[in-house]
Amino acid sequence: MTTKISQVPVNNLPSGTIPLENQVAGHTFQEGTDALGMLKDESDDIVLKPLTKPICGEREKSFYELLQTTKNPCLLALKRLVPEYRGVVTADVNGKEVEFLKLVDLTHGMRKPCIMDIKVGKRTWDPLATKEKILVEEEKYAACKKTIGLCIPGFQVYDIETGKLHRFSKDYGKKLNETTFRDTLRLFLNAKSGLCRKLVIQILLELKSIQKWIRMQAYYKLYSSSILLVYDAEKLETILHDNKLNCNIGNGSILSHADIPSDLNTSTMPQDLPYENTKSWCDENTKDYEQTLLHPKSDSCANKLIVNGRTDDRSWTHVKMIDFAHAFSSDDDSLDTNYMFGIDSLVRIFEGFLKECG
Ligand SMILES: Nc1ncnc2c1ncn2[C@@H]1O[C@H](COP(=O)(O)OP(=O)(O)OP(=O)(O)O)[C@@H](O)[C@H]1O
Ligand SMILES: O=P(O)(O)O[C@@H]1[C@H](O)[C@H](O)[C@@H](OP(=O)(O)O)[C@H](OP(=O)(O)O)[C@H]1O
Repeated sequence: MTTKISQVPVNNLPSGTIPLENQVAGHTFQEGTDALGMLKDESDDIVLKPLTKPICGEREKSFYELLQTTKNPCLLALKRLVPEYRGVVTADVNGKEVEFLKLVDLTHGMRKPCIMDIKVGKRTWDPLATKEKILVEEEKYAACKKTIGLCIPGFQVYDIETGKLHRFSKDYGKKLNETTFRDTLRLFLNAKSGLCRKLVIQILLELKSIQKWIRMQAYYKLYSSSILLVYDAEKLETILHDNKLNCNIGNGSILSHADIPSDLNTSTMPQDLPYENTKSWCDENTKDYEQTLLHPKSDSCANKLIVNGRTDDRSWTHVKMIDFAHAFSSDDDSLDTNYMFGIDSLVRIFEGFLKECG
């Protein structure tokens, strides 16, 4: 079932950089061609994304540049949901001048990074796409995209039982349907013996922030953009191990029923109010999850760990929006219903997981 994502050794890269070993999707180095993939700065917490296609590259660069300088509250809220941008660098690759975006590496400091790229939206082609491109895009990942507005072009996971790294390419993702998509998320979350409630909540909190932002903005339509889920399997192992020791329950990842948030219903969220009007409502809504995470109601296993002050470090999980090569400024005030459909599905799936954790 595991498919290998080839890592092609490349000569003549900018000094101090190597191909990003942990790249799970997107354009990669191809042997015998000029195709470029992501690079890693060996001495820094930075990944370098080549701006290979002129129009897409310029669009993505403008997107990050705007977030650097904006004072607009809605765009500042977006800035918190994307990897930190550190400008651009131009380098010579195999004799060609290439510009790269410098982005903070979301896996930095992780010993066993588990990474999943989830592309959001039923429609993954932008308004400038040719008929041919539309046809190709409509055919790919069709079962998943049509039903839940999501697809998985790649992921990797360290199995916490064996310690082995498993990598899955787009060929795997293209075979998924709604049910197997969910199963794949479980596989990614190392849920063989049950879902880890803390992991599910941390991811859900971040997904809710993205959902909240997309529901209140009319600045962008994001086509073919992804959400990157990242966590450190080594930290997950420690948490599950501590749970066992503290609670002496056979399965460390299964926690008490008592502290599932009472309001898991996102359907009450206002659909199309402007930013100012939705802000406080959204903050309230997110607070429920925050409270549940930080102050569970019951004397559950999670409580004990949190009281001991050992699990409130959230830096072992990251959820960020990435890939803005097809981020189009809205020319009207309409919402990005395409992205909304996908993120709503993802939030719903994780809310289902959270219910299961009880
Ligand atoms: N900030 C980051 N930190 C760590 N890894 C990253 C980061 N940004 C991107 N990646 C890795 O690079 C991959 C590709 O990123 P991205 O989607 O931006 O590239 P792309 O070539 O434009 O993709 P596509 O082919 O979908 O257009 C991601 O799946 C992830 O593995
Ligand atoms: O998931 P797959 O099958 O790898 O499909 C690719 C994916 O849709 C990329 O987003 C797209 O790059 P763009 O976002 O730049 O369009 C790329 O187009 P490309 O082959 O024209 O580079 C596709 O091949």
